[in-house]
Amino acid sequence: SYSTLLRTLLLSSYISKYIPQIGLESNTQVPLESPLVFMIFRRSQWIIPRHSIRRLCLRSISPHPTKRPSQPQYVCSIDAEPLHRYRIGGYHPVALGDTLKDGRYKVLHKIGWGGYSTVWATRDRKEGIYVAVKVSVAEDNRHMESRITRQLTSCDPPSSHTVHLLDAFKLNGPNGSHECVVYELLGPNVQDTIDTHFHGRLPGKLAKSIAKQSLIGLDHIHQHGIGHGDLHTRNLVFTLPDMNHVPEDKFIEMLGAPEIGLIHRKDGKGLDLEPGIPKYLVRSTSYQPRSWISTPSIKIIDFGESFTSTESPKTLHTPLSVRAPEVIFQDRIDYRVDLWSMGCMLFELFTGQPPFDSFLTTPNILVSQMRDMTSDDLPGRWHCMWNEMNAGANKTFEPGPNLQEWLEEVYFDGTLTPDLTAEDIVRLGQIIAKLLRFETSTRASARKVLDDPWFSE
Ligand SMILES: Nc1ncnc2c1ncn2[C@@H]1O[C@H](COP(=O)(O)OP(=O)(O)OP(=O)(O)O)[C@@H](O)[C@H]1O
Repeated sequence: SYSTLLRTLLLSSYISKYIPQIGLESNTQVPLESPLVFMIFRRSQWIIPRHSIRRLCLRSISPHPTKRPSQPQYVCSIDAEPLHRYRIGGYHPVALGDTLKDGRYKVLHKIGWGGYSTVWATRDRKEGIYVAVKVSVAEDNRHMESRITRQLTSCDPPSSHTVHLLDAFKLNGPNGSHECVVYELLGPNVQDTIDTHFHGRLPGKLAKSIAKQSLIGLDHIHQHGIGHGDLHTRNLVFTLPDMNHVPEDKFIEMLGAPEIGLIHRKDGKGLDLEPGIPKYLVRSTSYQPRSWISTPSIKIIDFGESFTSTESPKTLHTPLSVRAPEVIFQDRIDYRVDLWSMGCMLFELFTGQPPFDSFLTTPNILVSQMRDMTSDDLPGRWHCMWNEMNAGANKTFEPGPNLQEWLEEVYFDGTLTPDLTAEDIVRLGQIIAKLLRFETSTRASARKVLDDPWFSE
């Protein structure tokens, strides 16, 4: 599992390296949940390649799919969606050149995948345009996305910063019945762009522009009584210039020739695959060249966890690093979970890393970080659960930095050259502090944050 892999990585590379430095014997046994481990990791400034950790942490894997009895194990050399999720209730096996919805959408390239879907660049042969088709896992609860994006797309005027829905249909396959949503074709997500093109963090001006646009998009979503529920930097996507006039072969060339890896059985029976397993995986396009960055425009995508004010969910699968505390404390959830996530996302857009650790963390460590960072009191109704979380935990844990200290440390003390001033970082800290509040009623709205003069400077 991811956690075993990450624990092993941590054990081998960090503990041995740091234990002597803090004056302990090199064979000291340290429990993985210990604040010491947390401190070592936090101070280590992400020595493990950050993007690989973040990729693992930012994808919520649905717990639902059913395993076929005695399903053989498969391997593939391409880094893409997890193969074991090609099973009943999981992903649909899509191949390049397939046509969907009675021949209307022709699959040309892969543009992404998530815990709940694979996403494909296709040609809409009826309209003569390129579109993105998101093929969801075959679960019954995937219908909210098209409902909510239809509502957002049909409002007048539609938002320039939320993805536009074009069509929706069902696809029946060997793994079940899949909701498919057809969207305007967008470009790379912000997270992948930081990893691929910016070596760690965005230039300040670009970060500010993306922050402002995502706040406008979020305000629009909230004005329509909708909570997004899964706001993070992989769900902010750059728009692309219009490519509809470009012929198919040229279009594929622009996305980069698809790289595929054949799938093999681990038991030595070669390519004898079960139904429901694709013949190959396709690596997602890495979008060369980077023309979209000169006039950056972004949109919010992925409404798979979204909800309306009348249908509050019991829980959310937002990545831990941006998950609102009321979700952790199983309190009432409403659209204001997005304001917390927005606070975390603003921190990450400017510094390149989220304010809270999402990996090798436990709920009590995460909540401790939230308390240090927000300098806010936990609401009384959470105290009982907080005490339960802490039962048996090591109480000698030193308090961590507050939000402003951590923001400045991450921004100025790393290896990257700062291009924002100390004054900018103070103003940014003040804005984030208005969002990272435990009581939802005290969080600033997206509109209020946007009104801060710093966004117009
Ligand atoms: N309209 C689009 N145009 C271009 N790329 C897209 C589009 N929609 C999604 N993508 C890409 O596909 C990836 C996965 O999409 P999405 O986040 O909607 O899937 P998911 O299965 O709901 O993911 P998660 O695990 O985050 O819930 C995105 O990070 C993005 O890079």
